[in-house]
Amino acid sequence: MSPSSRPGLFISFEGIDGAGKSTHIEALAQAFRDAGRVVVLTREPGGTPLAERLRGLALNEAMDPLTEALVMFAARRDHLLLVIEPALARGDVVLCDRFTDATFAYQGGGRGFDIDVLATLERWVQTVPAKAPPALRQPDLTLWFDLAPAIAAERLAGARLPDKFESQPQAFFENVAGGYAARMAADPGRFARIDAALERDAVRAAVVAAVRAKGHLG
Ligand SMILES: Nc1ncnc2c1ncn2[C@@H]1O[C@H](COP(=O)(O)OP(=O)(O)O)[C@@H](O)[C@H]1O
Ligand SMILES: Cc1cn([C@H]2C[C@H](O)[C@@H](COP(=O)(O)OP(=O)(O)O)O2)c(=O)[nH]c1=O
Repeated sequence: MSPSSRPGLFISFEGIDGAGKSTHIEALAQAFRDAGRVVVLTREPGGTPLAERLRGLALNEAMDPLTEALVMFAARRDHLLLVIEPALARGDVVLCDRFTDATFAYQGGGRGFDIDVLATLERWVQTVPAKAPPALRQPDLTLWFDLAPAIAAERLAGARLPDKFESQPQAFFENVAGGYAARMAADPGRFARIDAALERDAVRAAVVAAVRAKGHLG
């Protein structure tokens, strides 16, 4: 099968800040390239000029939880229509640093915002005409980098200047982690939990093993 006739593949990377997503996304991209796949590396909020501008607002401006959720989903809609759907239609592999599980974890778990409202927004934003019949777009696989907030905080200390979310107290991230656990419990077949407390090489191996276990990467 030629690369272009393969179906697209959508993998999201999730976890609290400092869990190691950015460290490992490029290694997985290279593994797919080595397997002959075209890879689109992208992130949320962001991934398009408009969504990157919305990211700047979301990460730096104070706003109420509904406004924050709407900004995240507005960025997501633009990103989905302009980048993710076209890439999947071409048969590319899309590796996305965060997607909707982050909204359920941060705005739902962290901020305590209404999960039912988030589920309604999810349905509006991710029902895409490219699917026939139009259906909800979700990642084919979500890699959840699970790490205790205290370890994530240690790793982040001194690594970079904290943004609005990264400067939240540890209790916030306990709630975010609870949000991720709830999402995984609701759709276990889509998720692979990665023990992000392991050292780097072991995490990299666990990521590749999880992708292989789902039937990707040969
Ligand atoms: N397995 C690991 N063990 C120790 N430190 C790690 C590990 N993975 C990543 N790091 C370091 O932890 C910090 C946060 O990692 P990063 O990939 O930026 O997390 P995220 O993208 O999930 O916020 C970085 O300084 C990174 O070098
Ligand atoms: C996608 C998304 C991210 N976020 C937050 C989580 C992160 O703290 C922040 C940006 O994510 P991230 O790109 O992981 O930050 P960094 O580049 O600093 O590693 O946005 C939400 O609160 N809701 C969302 O829906």
